Amino acid sequence: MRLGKVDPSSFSEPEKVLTTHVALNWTVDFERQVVRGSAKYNFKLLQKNQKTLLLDVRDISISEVLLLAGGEETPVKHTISDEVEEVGSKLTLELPSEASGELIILIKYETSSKASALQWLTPDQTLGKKHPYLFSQCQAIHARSILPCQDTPSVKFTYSAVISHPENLVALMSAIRVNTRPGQTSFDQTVPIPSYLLAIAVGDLVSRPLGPNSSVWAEREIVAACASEFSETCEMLKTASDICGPYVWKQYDLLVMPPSFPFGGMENPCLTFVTPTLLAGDKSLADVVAHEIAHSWTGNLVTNKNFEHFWLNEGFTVFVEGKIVGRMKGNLERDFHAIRNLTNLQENLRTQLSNTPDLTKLVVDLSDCSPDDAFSSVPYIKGSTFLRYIEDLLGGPEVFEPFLKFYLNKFKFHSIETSDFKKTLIEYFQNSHADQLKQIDWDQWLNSTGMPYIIPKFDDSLGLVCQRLADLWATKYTSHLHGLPELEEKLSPLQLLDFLAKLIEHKDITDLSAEKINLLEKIYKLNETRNSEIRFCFLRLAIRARLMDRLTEILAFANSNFRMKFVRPIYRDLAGWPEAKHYAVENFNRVKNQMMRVCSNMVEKDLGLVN
Ligand SMILES: CC/C=C\C/C=C\C[C@@H](O)/C=C/C=C/C=C\[C@@H](O)CCCC(=O)O
Ligand SMILES: [Zn+2]
Repeated sequence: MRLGKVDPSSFSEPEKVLTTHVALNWTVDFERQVVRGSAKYNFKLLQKNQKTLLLDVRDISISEVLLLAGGEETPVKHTISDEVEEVGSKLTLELPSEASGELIILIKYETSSKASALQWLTPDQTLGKKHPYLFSQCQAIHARSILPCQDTPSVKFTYSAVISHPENLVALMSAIRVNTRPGQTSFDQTVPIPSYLLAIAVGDLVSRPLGPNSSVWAEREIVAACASEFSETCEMLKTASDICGPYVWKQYDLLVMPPSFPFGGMENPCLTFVTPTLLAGDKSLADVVAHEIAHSWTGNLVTNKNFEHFWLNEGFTVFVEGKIVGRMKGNLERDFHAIRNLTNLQENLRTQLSNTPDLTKLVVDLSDCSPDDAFSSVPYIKGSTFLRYIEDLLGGPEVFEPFLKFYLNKFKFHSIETSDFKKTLIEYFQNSHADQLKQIDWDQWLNSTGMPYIIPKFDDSLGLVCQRLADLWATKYTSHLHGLPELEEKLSPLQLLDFLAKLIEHKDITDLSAEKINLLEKIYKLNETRNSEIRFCFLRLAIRARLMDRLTEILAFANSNFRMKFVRPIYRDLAGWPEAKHYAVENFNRVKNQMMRVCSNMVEKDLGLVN
């Protein structure tokens, strides 16, 4: 069912009304695990004689709605519809007959302790063990569980917030901190944002400077390691500005999250959230920070109108991320990055997406599907591959990068759909590159299923050794591998990772025995690695080899963090291993309450416990 004309996942009607500003006044109540307070909205009515104003809500208790005008407060009648599963409810506000133009409305409310956007950690679940911790994750449609709102990326608003919290804790938001006193922190976000970029974290947090407008925040126990791991942040920011244009968000801070944060990173403006699984000790996973920095333009300034066009956020971001990598580490690394992504896409198509081919299209239909269910690497990797194809076709970076800047500048502060990008590209290049434009088969790229229908020519110099090793390890018996000189070849952490990912995807694996897994571990010192991606791939190979005596290790990894990129494939793999499934389910049931709701919901599906 499409809930709205503009956005299938939102009841609000952006064609009739726009939120322009929200002023939040929240108290963070750790005891009851709720946020309570109020939100004061500035709305712009786009039509005359509007009788109702619709907002999205999920698990929210409203105590009062007031219309504020001319110093008067008038109660507003309101109703909340029955809940649509995984989406929430429609909040209908009945407007007075004279309502027109600008409207100020105050809603007093409280969240539920099971608000899907929030995770409440007890002191025990933190590194410091002394204080509780709260964090949010609103993308895609969870903002509606922390405030009634037009929870659609087609609407952008500025916000301010006054947050009351325990005196000994620090509050951070996706905004600039303008005032702090013990127990109360105020914020301003003066650049309009979509609701999914609203974010909050409250905990015993400290920071270390990374540069003039950048700091990293974390719990005290890991902050030094975080400052060292992410020391390239300012260079990345400068490189991204060279590619994309001026950085408008003033501050770029990182918050290193507790291990239950479900994603690698989340591009909350002024304050990117990142998983601690990036702390490899050698900066080898810092490309996630380049990705989040790129979102400062692609996604946060130019935003998908609804999540059917999510590739405009993520495909462009991976494309710019690749350019940052290219500028900082060279074009061989840029191409290697793109090739590794394609291996990951192949894996994703073979596993998670094998029964839902429609979700492998670049532009998806979310009429009957929640964005969380549709989420995959397709918009990221097929999207960035499409842009690389276009760049190569039109003559390379010198030709395409000026267009990229033009596009970002044209649509900054706006929300767009794929046709806006297409039209702008065609208009920009039609006089100079008409013949090349004609070669783009838009229908194939946007609507065909599976792998990208054209793979650009990448320089595979860095990936060749990984392929050679994957072929060797896949096809040779363990006894024939011992002592082979090829196995002594020095690999970078990303090459080691690519080799393991290619081995997982290898078509002709013979003899994946315990001996082979042990040899792999010994030669590449996999038991010593702090690189979570490498560990993840190695443990998936152990599952593939059906090594029952490695199960404790595998489940320990699945319990060490709840980043969905890792835990979902592990549980999916375990669900396909009859002897291990029972242990996987038992383990999941034991730890699921420590997961964010989006993660436990998805793993439940991966284990086949629900549809
Ligand atoms: C076609 C897909 C349609 C809609 C999906 C939109 C949002 C889905 C929702 O589940 C939220 C996603 C948030 C992602 C945040 C960060 C990612 O870049 C992380 C990528 C995975 C990782 O590195 O852990
Ligand atoms: Zn992203």
